[in-house]
Amino acid sequence: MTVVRKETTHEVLRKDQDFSFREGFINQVPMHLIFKHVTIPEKNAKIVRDYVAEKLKHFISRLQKNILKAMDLYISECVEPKVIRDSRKTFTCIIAIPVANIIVGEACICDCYNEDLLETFRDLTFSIIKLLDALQCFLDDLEVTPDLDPNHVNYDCIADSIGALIFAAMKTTSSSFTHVLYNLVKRKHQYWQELYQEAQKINKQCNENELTTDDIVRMVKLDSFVKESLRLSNPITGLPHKCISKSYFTFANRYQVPRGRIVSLNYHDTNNDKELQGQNPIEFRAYHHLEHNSPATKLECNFLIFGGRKHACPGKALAVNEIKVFLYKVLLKYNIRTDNEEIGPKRRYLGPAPAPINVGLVFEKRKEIIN
Ligand code: HEM
Repeated sequence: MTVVRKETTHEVLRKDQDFSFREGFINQVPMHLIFKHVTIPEKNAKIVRDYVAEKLKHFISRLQKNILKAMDLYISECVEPKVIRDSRKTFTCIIAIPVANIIVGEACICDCYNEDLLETFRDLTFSIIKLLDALQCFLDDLEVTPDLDPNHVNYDCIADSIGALIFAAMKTTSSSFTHVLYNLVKRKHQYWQELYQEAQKINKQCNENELTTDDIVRMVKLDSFVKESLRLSNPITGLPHKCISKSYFTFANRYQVPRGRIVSLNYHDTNNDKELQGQNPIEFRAYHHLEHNSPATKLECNFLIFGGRKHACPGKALAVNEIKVFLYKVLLKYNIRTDNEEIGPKRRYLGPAPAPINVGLVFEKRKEIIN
């Protein structure tokens, strides 16, 4: 494996005729053996781009309702303090509900919040005719439904595509949310009150009604806090790309890699670089991105969590909105502290991957309203 840094990182992201993330990823996780239809990655990227990202405005109401339902289900009112020991698992369950709602549609999941998501997908083929949402895109695809004949649907392809979408959307969003929340709890004294006040102000402005996408855009401090947390949540190296050049690829700095070589990006280097990040690059600067007018969905050469260029994550807007809405609701509703243990000041790693934080969190219903 080759690890690249700085400008070379962007050569890898830019040269999509020579480097493929899809090929690099299946080297680590053999997705092609699980989801066998070869056109799935293209189809899914297009569906998320055209259907989810383009139409996010229409999903915002559903997103909020489902986040609230999921919070009620897994966190509840917390009139008495509630300790959540396995927060990663809890937040994954919460995130699964709005994600599944958007991907497979209201009709499919409304009555089965307690069921495992995979069961939802197993049941999917039986209720397919009723569904609208992203699923409709498959049904309208002649490769999946030749002649648009409802009796002649390639259910395997649909199930595989949805499985692959869940794979792309779930772990990434839930671990990002968990990371952001732990960051907030760790820096509670510095930021909680300020972010709460911003949330409260927006809540008042929309008369405690549902948020619109514009309201979410106005959560500028929260947005910057989320972006800074995501910036520092990267593994040390990642985003493996396979070299797919004819025989080898020569970088601008004259280094060469042969066809088939896995090339990973050095996130650590990008995050620690003063030229790219400004002074004190490893410090957590919550409002740094706000000062630079750079929202969390904006791709930049110093912010690689969503990849870059043409193949950057098509679900980034959904993910950022979901994380922001969930945090906004949490800020308005609860106080959170750690349960006995502190969250260590230093990030720990398992190999190149960040080690999960396993500190229990105590949720309490927020009593005081501060104007
Ligand atoms: C915080 C959450 C997320 C993170 C950190 C994330 C990150 C990424 C990254 C790094 C890539 C590869 C980009 C590249 O090749 O340069 C990617 C691809 C992708 N993501 Fe996300 N993602 C997130 C959420 C989502 C969500 C919510 C969805 C779906 C609704 C989604 C759907 C996809 C798809 C379909 C691809 C494949 C694109 C392709 O093959 O061209 N992601 N994501």
